[in-house]
Amino acid sequence: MEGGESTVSAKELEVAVKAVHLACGLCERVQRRLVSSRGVERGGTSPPIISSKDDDSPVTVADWGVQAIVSWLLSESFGSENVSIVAEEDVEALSESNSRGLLSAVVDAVNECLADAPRFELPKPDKILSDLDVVGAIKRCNATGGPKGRFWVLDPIDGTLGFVRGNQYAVALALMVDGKVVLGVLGCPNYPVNREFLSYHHQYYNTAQHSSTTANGLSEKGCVLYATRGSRKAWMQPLVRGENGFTWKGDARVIRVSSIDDPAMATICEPVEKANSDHTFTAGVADSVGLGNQPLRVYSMVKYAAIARGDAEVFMKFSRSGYKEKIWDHAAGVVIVEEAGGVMTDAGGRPLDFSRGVYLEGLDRGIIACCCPVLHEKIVGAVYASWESSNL
Ligand SMILES: Nc1ncnc2c1ncn2[C@@H]1O[C@H](COP(=O)(O)O)[C@@H](OP(=O)(O)O)[C@H]1O
Ligand SMILES: [Mg+2]
Repeated sequence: MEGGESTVSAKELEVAVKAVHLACGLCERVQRRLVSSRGVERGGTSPPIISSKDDDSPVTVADWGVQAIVSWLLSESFGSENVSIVAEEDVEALSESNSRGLLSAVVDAVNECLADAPRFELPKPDKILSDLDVVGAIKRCNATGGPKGRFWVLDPIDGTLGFVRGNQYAVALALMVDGKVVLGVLGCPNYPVNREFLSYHHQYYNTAQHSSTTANGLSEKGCVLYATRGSRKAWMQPLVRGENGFTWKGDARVIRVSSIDDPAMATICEPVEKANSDHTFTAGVADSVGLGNQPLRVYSMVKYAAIARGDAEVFMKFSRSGYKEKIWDHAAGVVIVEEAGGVMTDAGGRPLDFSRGVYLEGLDRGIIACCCPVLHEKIVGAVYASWESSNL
């Protein structure tokens, strides 16, 4: 496969990219059911798809399903004793006595998805996985990160809110070695392959609905991006939809950040949810450096895909004070953005530190990613200048 380099083995790269492709298939099936069965479910006829976590954020059959298949595939491919995974979901809610329906929906989704594994030259279970197998695979993702060793970092569905709204979301898998992210893979099943399909000035879900398939079978939406540390290249593969779900073509093309360094021509992208990033503050920063365009608001790490691919020039995220960013929300994105030629730091201009457990400890105020050092320096300077007068 294209894009490998020494810290990451060719097999690690291949399994990671293919596992994310396969996972995108699971997500797409669940999202379709979710969107089409809305309303019917209240009558109690469909299996449950969504639950909620302690913080009231949603978690779905697809979050657990993706975590289970990625964990199972990595263990099968490399041996479970060699695989450590830090991942977002735990099994508590799934193991409650009133969650039988949810668990069986997860197990069904996992088995249906793994049946497609041979199409990607990935291992397939000899027999249908049981509830215990699936719960075991999810539970095995219990690593806690840190400065030493080799471990995977997985956000099975980043942007679950976008996912349940039929909108953008990402499957994000990264590999870390001794505290550094060395491989990032981002699956973006609803992200248009061609930038002509992007509509900057409209609500983003408009693009999620544009999903026709062309005569050569290439869908206009859906891609997997990946990069290995030090390769100075990032790659994109379109998701190819066949009759029975995604098929593997392996075609990848190099992607590159935008060459725009004039703020007047630049577009910022940021979270859709005001609760996740202060839109007023970012608008003030954008204004003070003379950024001319409307912001592109997108759920999930698809924003990093947008920067890496040159669809937007600046990413900013400023969470409310007290919120601690988690490594799985940024690990895959950072290596893809940087290898595509971008710059990514905290608001003080320092590299993000992935080596201190599950949180990005020591993060200075917020996260900034830019296509070039010129814009990055201007944004960091503008944040510095406007911080004191902000309420953050
Ligand atoms: N109060 C908060 N402030 C900042 N980020 C938050 C947040 N609550 C949740 N998030 C994170 O923001 C992610 C979604 O990003 P975005 O807002 O860019 O779409 C969530 O990922 P999950 O959907 O995987 O939980 C979650 O990790
Ligand atoms: Mg997330």
